[in-house]
Amino acid sequence: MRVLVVTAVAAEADAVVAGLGRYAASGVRELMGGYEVSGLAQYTPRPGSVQIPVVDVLAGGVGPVAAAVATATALASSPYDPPYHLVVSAGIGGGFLPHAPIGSLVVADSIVAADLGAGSPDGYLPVEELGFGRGVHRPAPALSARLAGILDADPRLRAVLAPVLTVSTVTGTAARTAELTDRHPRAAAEAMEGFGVAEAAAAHSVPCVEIRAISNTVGPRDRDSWRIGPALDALRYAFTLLTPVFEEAS
Ligand SMILES: O=C(O)c1cccc(C(=O)CC[C@H]2O[C@@H](n3cnc4c(=O)[nH]cnc43)[C@H](O)[C@@H]2O)c1
Repeated sequence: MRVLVVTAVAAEADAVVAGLGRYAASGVRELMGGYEVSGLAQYTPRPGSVQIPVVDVLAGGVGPVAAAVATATALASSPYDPPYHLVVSAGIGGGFLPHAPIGSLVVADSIVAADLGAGSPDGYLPVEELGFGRGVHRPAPALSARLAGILDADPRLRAVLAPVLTVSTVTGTAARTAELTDRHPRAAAEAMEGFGVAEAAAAHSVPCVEIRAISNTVGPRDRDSWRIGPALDALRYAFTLLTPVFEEAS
């Protein structure tokens, strides 16, 4: 199985590679020009597994556009058919309370473009109501549930399966938080890349999932309260647990 993990920044990619690296040597290699490739982890299969999963980890930049461009380029550059069997959008994110406190993990049951639409005197109009394409990707339910179940079963982690919002602007006011939670009451996290990664994956007919480790609470901006280190630790640890899924899907 070939898996492409797309993060925003190198620190997130390094955390993913460190988690995957438990299984085998990892090293840095160039995947393509122009994008920072943090690492390539190649696994030793568990006894009984027939295929060796290969996971490429790509730091594709911040925001949905950078993420979509990086993901689409990686998929188009792959010499294989299909280019990958699974794309994972991964990184830190903001958590909506009470669903996702700092240090917890959120696996997306839907990946929602939360600001792709139009404002109106009657409220926000999502892109579907405008008649232009889609604003939601729904990962394969069984796969997302399995990932969330594995993570939440570990005594060191807390994980939920819930919508993850993709925004171009980090939420920084109580009013914007209330607007988002009114529109998406089940949303547990917001981040800035998932929908872009999912759009690129869909264009190549590759399944996509999103996993976020919560570094901060969505609300009035308070950058000092962000706990990036613990979130990166949770992300790293999560990826030590997920390799059996990649192997089983081989
Ligand atoms: O400063 C650092 O050391 C550092 C290390 C790792 C990551 C970062 C980032 O700033 C990553 C930006 C990335 O994080 C996502 N994110 C995190 N919290 C939120 C949020 O509340 N709302 C939206 N996005 C959030 C987002 O996906 C960014 O791309 C810094």
